[in-house]
Amino acid sequence: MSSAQPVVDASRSAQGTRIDLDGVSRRYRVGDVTVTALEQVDLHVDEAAFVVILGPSGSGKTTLLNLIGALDVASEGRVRVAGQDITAASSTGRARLRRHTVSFIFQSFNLFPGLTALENVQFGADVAGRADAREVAAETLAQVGLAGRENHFAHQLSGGEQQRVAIARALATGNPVLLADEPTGELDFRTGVAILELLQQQAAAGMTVLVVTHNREIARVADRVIELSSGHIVGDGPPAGGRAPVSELHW
Ligand SMILES: Nc1ncnc2c1ncn2[C@@H]1O[C@H](COP(=O)(O)OP(=O)(O)OP(=O)(O)O)[C@@H](O)[C@H]1O
Repeated sequence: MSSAQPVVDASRSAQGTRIDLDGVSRRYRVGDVTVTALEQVDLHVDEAAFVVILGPSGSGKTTLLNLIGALDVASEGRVRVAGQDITAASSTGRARLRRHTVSFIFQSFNLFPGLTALENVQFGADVAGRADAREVAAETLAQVGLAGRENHFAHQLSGGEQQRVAIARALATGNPVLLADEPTGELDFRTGVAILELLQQQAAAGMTVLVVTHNREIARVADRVIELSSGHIVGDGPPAGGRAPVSELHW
């Protein structure tokens, strides 16, 4: 696998990749009950950072990621990504941000089963409107160590390989912000470590990478750890005991 190659399309990152949340709350109304998923959250993330969002189940991690990724809209407060105010944007503006600024990877990979690895990755480049989508897809697959697997379907790949395809699909967009929701949750330890290394390399190459997890061990390799509890930020700083190399992780 090649190491920290810049994959970000420079024309897309001209506005930087800062993330700013000011006084952000998200409430859901379910029947007569209001569920507060996030309450008055202030968060500022610099460019090219590897940030882990840690917290128990129900603490608001996925809600936070969805707000940053313009998949959801705050009930209160302001969310800005790469200089764009998502909260004030129209649905078209939010769709543009999803296409050209952020990309996602998920615990369950979410590959299209009827597409090959190459076609899955090309899909990412196509949605982002890259003219050279097929070439970008082939290059990105090679970058995540999957040259030679272009024509494999998801069911012909291991879990770790499928997650690599999902990462390649995200990277092939050329978008500067990568949002990952429990990306190692379904993987064994060794495979999970390799995926984390790959994500860390993207931050080293200039992306802003946010990884949601409830696995405290993963947080040890981050530049910064944001801890959530019941919708509030209760911790924010470097990992306790300092940043560890991925090779020191155990879980
Ligand atoms: N669409 C929704 N409607 C109602 N309540 C919701 C909705 N989405 C999230 N919630 C509630 O908001 C709170 C935060 O949920 P969220 O999924 O962000 O937590 P999480 O930390 O990601 O949890 P997990 O680790 O289990 O995925 C929970 O109480 C959840 O039930």
